[in-house]
Amino acid sequence: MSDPVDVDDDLAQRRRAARELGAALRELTDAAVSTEVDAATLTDLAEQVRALVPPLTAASRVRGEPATVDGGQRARRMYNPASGPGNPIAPPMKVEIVDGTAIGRCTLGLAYEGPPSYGHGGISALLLDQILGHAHSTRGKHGMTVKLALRYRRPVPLQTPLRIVGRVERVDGRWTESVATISTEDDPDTVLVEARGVFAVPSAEQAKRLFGELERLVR
Ligand SMILES: CCCCCCCCCCCCCC(=O)SCCNC(=O)CCNC(=O)[C@H](O)C(C)(C)COP(=O)(O)OP(=O)(O)OC[C@H]1O[C@@H](n2cnc3c(N)ncnc32)[C@H](O)[C@@H]1OP(=O)(O)O
Repeated sequence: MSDPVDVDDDLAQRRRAARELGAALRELTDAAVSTEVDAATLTDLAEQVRALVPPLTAASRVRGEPATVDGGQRARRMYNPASGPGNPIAPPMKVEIVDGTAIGRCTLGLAYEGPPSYGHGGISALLLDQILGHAHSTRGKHGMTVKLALRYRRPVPLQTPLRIVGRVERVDGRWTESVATISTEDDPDTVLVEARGVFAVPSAEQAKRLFGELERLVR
């Protein structure tokens, strides 16, 4: 995915690098949860992986500090746990807005396994919460989840391209009520999991209390 043209070269380069590291760590995670190598190899690898931590923490941020790689004007949440390409925890789900509907795509590997060969229910909730958030954001401002109700109709298959779709049903001031579904790309009409969510844009006072200086990033 390309970055906006007005993102400066240094930021674009850092985003590319963060995306690359995220992808490499995802590969590593996938290998780590599917490996069947012996204990000695695992122990040796654990040591090698730990050696990667100090170079990363040589410069790092703490809670309350935005990631510089997220950028200023055209902000991009690079480390979002559902859609951030730089976050190895994220599948990552790629999201686009088509005619006011949020459409997400991703494939879940073995790292997201719940019942054997199917996705963990909490991961479905993560993807649905995220897509509902994007649907809410189509109405102007980012919001926070106030309520999230799920119905798990069928298990979500791993290693299968998924389609996650969310749209706003009702708007009431700073509140929205939206619906979302997960299905497979091959069979988009069969709903595997469905969700209904209420999102709210925090009031100015709430945003200041919750986010302080970071308020501008979430409103
Ligand atoms: C930088 C680039 C970013 C790009 C990313 C974009 C996408 C991001 C995607 C991110 C996705 C991930 C997102 C995340 O992970 S957000 C993380 C998870 N969510 C939270 O942590 C939110 C925690 N909640 C709060 O802090 C407060 O509730 C807030 C501040 C949000 C509102 O606090 P406030 O004090 O204002 O309200 P209330 O809490 O008293 O609750 C009010 C009660 O009233 C009902 N209610 C009232 N009016 C309406 C209405 N019109 N229509 C429908 N319902 C309405 C309401 O349901 C509730 O009902 P009940 O309690 O009686 O049952």
